[in-house]
Amino acid sequence: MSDALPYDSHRLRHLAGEIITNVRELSQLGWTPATSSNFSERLDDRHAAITVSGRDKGRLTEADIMVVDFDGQAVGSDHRPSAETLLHTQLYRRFPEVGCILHTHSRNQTVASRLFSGAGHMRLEGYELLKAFRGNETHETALDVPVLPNSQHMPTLAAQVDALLDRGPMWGYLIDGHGLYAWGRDMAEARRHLEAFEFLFGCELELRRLTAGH
Ligand SMILES: CSC[C@@H](O)[C@@H](O)C(=O)COP(=O)(O)O
Ligand SMILES: [Zn+2]
Repeated sequence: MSDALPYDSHRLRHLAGEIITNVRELSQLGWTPATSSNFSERLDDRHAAITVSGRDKGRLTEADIMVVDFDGQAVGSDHRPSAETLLHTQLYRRFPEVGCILHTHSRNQTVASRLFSGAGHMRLEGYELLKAFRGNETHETALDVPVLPNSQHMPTLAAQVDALLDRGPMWGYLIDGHGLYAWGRDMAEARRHLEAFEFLFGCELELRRLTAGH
């Protein structure tokens, strides 16, 4: 390991491998179309491993993962980190227990974000799968997934997310016409949350189709 690196490069290798494997699977599900989506894992208390901007997320290699500090600055790389890096670093900076952040653009996530942007949230209620979210012990609970207006100005989006986070613990939010951010303590938990959101969005959209006009 080089002395010049301010982080553990063995850990970086391990996390890069985990990101590559998991993102390939997510991509095969069709959740990362047209180079969209971005992914990261916490390296330590000042750095994260994150996807390089604009790469095909279905074909990631180690060269597509880079390091940023929690100001979003590249460390030891000339590549440009994800355009949405700030939405990752704000969570790592604020919550030491957050270890992994997954952002995807699936059809269900995108359609749901459009449908519920007016209300500002999407209510998930009565589903056994709500127990997939850390802290939820029963299906007898309701989860309001926030839907934020989209913006290309990351500080604007990040400020809106910060205001939501002030209200209490949450595991994800939608951005209108854009996609989903989900996170957890590690890859396994972030992925469980992401898959639960996706499944529940699909159920809600299907119910709307089945009951339309009734
Ligand atoms: C290819 S359009 C999607 C992008 O604008 C963005 O929303 C996204 O998810 C991927 O951006 P990236 O800079 O590759 O991390
Ligand atoms: Zn995006």
